[in-house]
Amino acid sequence: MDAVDIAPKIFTFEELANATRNFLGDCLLGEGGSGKVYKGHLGEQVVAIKQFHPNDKKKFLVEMLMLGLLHHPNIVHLIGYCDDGDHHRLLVYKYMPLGSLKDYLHDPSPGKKQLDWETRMKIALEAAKGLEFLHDKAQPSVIHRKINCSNILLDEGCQAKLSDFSLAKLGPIGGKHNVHVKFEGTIGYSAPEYVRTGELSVKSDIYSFGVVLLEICTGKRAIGTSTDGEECNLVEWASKLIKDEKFSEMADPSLQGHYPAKGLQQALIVAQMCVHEQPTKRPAIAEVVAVLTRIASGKYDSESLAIQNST
Ligand SMILES: Nc1ncnc2c1ncn2[C@@H]1O[C@H](COP(=O)(O)OP(=O)(O)OP(=O)(O)O)[C@@H](O)[C@H]1O
Repeated sequence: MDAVDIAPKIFTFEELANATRNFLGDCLLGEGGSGKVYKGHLGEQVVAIKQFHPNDKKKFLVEMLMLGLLHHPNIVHLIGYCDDGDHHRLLVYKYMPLGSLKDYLHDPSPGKKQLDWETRMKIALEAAKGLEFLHDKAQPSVIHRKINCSNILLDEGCQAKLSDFSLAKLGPIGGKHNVHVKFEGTIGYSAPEYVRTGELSVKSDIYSFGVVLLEICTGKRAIGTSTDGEECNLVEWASKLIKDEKFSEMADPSLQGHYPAKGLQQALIVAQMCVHEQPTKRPAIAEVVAVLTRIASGKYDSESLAIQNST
């Protein structure tokens, strides 16, 4: 793909209204905090079009600028945008035919195939590679701020792509490790120091990634409801069971026991390191990618958890 192909195109509102049959309810793919997302057709190309709420100008601009600059196989591709001044702000993305990881783990439609263990680890690894690009390869680094399973989209072959960059922030520069911002994350996924004081760093994304990895292994929601109606926090539940080494009790029942015990154990331990209370004790994303690469390829040697000793 050359630079001309990846540069976002400018669309008129009429082109995007035509593409979605005037934003017909039948074309609606989902609705998030900043607007509705529709499936559309631009000539032969199938696209997803997000229509931002009129008062979300900043989120629109942040996402447009970030995705205009960030190109990676594990980051959703921005095809173009429409900004006609005051009213219409829309982003056009490559359509992800398999929807989001959340659809698979928590809201499977009838007939949707359950994800097997190998596919779950492939998705976890690819999402981690997208995050590694943001944290370690982008200059300056980018903090995503909204890593959760509805923002991990799945392309053909379950290739994972990070999406929703509306809150993304350029990482600290000048040797600093964190910045202070207003809390605007997702409850259940946000790091405790970010919720408490607005302290944000790449390690806030690592915490959120750890919660996603717990969801991938257990099939449980970040914040769920237990049978007696009590609110159940996945991180707290997992911490107790991991401490007692009750790994097999944590496996998603929909895996029906089809997972490698060692692989599950190591994935859960990595997730547990990511959700460490203290940000400095959480692993760097490159370490997470290295361990998940070994787990995804079925190699469970002692090196796999070398990062455990550094915490
Ligand atoms: N490129 C895409 N291809 C296919 N479906 C998409 C695409 N982008 C978004 N969607 C669908 O639209 C839904 C809404 O997306 P959006 O990013 O606006 O919100 P969200 O992540 O679900 O919620 P929030 O913005 O509150 O975090 C997604 O969950 C997904 O199902």
